[in-house]
Amino acid sequence: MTIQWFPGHMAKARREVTEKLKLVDIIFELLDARIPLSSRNPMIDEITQHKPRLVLLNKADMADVRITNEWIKYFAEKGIKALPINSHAGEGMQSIVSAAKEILQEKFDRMKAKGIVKPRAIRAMIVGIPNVGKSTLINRLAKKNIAKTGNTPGVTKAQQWIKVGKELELLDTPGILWPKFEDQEVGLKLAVTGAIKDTILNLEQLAVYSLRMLEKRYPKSLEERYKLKEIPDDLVQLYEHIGKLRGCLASGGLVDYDKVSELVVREMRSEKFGRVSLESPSDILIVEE
Ligand SMILES: Nc1nc2c(ncn2[C@@H]2O[C@H](COP(=O)(O)OP(=O)(O)OP(=O)(O)O)[C@@H](O)[C@H]2O)c(=O)[nH]1
Repeated sequence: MTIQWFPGHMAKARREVTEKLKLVDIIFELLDARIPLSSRNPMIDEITQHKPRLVLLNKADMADVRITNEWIKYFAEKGIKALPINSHAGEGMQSIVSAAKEILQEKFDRMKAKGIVKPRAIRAMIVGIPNVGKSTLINRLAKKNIAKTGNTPGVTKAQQWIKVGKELELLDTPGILWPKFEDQEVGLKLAVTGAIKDTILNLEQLAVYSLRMLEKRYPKSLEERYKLKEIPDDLVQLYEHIGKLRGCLASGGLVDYDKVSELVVREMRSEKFGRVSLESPSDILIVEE
């Protein structure tokens, strides 16, 4: 889905999320495990205010396990529980329910003690930027348990709740929020991971960024994939090498640089370099220092 995030659309998205927040006990903030900061909405704290939150690092199957663990620690230090999940394969689904229960335990105990409500299922909603995997996760959790609950006070449209076992109910429509795209590097990361498909950034820019990223973070993968003894400093040399190796040639046998760019971006998006994380908490520390 392509969304043009003009100020009017942002305000509408914010309003919709704020409205739905009233219906739930907890927010599941879905992030891309490869870029947990870049795939975050810049105003998420402000928008969700004091609602309890569980961070779900989706697409963890494509991310570097070691760095994902660093992110879990990073969030824990900020008092936020984060879980790695793979919505595509349905991994980590049960831990979502137990983590939500744990986060809300105190609140539910207090409510019970006061006799305010009968014990009921936890109500949650998923929030995230486009393409982070919201629908995939909802479908995974839903199985066949979509239940219509009729009108809910305060909302004009009837909300559908999806029952996830006995203990969790999930709003069937996620909250879609915008990414932090005014920062160019964030835009590159979103495009390289495929979060932004039709991008204004050109392919060559994406390919160069991917190659530099791999050189910095995963040099072995880059060397192995393109049979390099060492990674040349000169980008032209690197392009020539990849082009010749992989037959990205134009008429006359010259290397076609556009084809090389296309190849690199395609391979980056389809995990040909293995599990790759494009940012880690230590990057932030460096910036802060
Ligand atoms: N490898 C992998 N792919 C995933 C995972 N979750 C989702 N995907 C893929 O990511 C792409 C986007 O998933 P969607 O569920 O459509 O994302 P969305 O957030 O609902 O997107 P919008 O409707 O644009 O807001 C799809 O191709 C999914 O198959 C995951 O955990 N691992």
